[in-house]
Amino acid sequence: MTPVLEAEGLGRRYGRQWALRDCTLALPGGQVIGLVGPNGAGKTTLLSLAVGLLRPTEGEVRVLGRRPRSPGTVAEVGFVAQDKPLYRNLTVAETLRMGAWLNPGWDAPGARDRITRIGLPMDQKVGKLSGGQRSQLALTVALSKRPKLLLLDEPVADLDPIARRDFLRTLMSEVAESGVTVVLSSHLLADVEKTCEFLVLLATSHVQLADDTETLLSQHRMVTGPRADAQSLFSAHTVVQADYAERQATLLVRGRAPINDPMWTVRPVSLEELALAYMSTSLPQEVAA
Ligand SMILES: Nc1ncnc2c1ncn2[C@@H]1O[C@H](COP(=O)(O)OP(=O)(O)OP(=O)(O)O)[C@@H](O)[C@H]1O
Repeated sequence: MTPVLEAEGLGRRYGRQWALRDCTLALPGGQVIGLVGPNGAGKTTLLSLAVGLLRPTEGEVRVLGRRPRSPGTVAEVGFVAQDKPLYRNLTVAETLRMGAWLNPGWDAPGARDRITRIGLPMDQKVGKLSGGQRSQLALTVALSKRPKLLLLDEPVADLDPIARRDFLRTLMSEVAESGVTVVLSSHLLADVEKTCEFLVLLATSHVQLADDTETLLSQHRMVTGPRADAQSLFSAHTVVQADYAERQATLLVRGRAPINDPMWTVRPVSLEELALAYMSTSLPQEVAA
């Protein structure tokens, strides 16, 4: 199956600083994909390259098997930028009419339905909506376009908890019903854990993880034991992160090699623990014996 988003050696530089580098990815279709990473990691840069708002400095990116902005791609890819750009002087109804006019596959009943459920007045000017209401409207427009690929840059950051839960549910049911692929960047790791089947983690402008979440979870374990014996784990396993208390060491270990020594307690990791560990930029220090 052709990946919905493919990057090969993709990089983008601003002046001398790389915002994204060596990005090679193949994202599968028909699921919600979480894009996470610390501030400045390159998430917006990657999404902007994918929709053709930015040109790569090196490498290439393809969406739905084509170059961004090639004929056909624009209609099939929806994008909601972090600042949710909308025309402030249009009313909600006019915004939906414009959506219908610009998008051949526009889902007019679905759009009206969502606006009614959210409780946005149709005659309200966009400029007079709250930040969260504007986000809701921008997301409605993006969904109603019925894209094959929907790229959302921090879509739920300013939604209240109920609106956030409802929106994420809507996304998951859209994926199940229409097969749309959603790539969503977020700092809310608990939401990503609940919603996403595939995770891309960027840190320091590089892809650190890109795989389905089940595989990632099965490849990692949290191991706790005496600090004085931690050295032995470093020699036999890949240690992603190490935390030390006075006598105890807690290590995030990658790989499936058995840890049989009974002095170590081994437990599965949560996606949130995994993401936090990979987001921290410093490499784990081997313990001084
Ligand atoms: N227009 C620009 N000019 C110069 N540098 C930029 C520009 N846009 C982004 N950058 C830099 O590129 C890097 C990546 O930025 P990007 O916005 O992609 O990060 P991000 O992961 O989306 O961050 P956040 O989580 O804070 O939104 C940062 O160091 C940022 O300062």
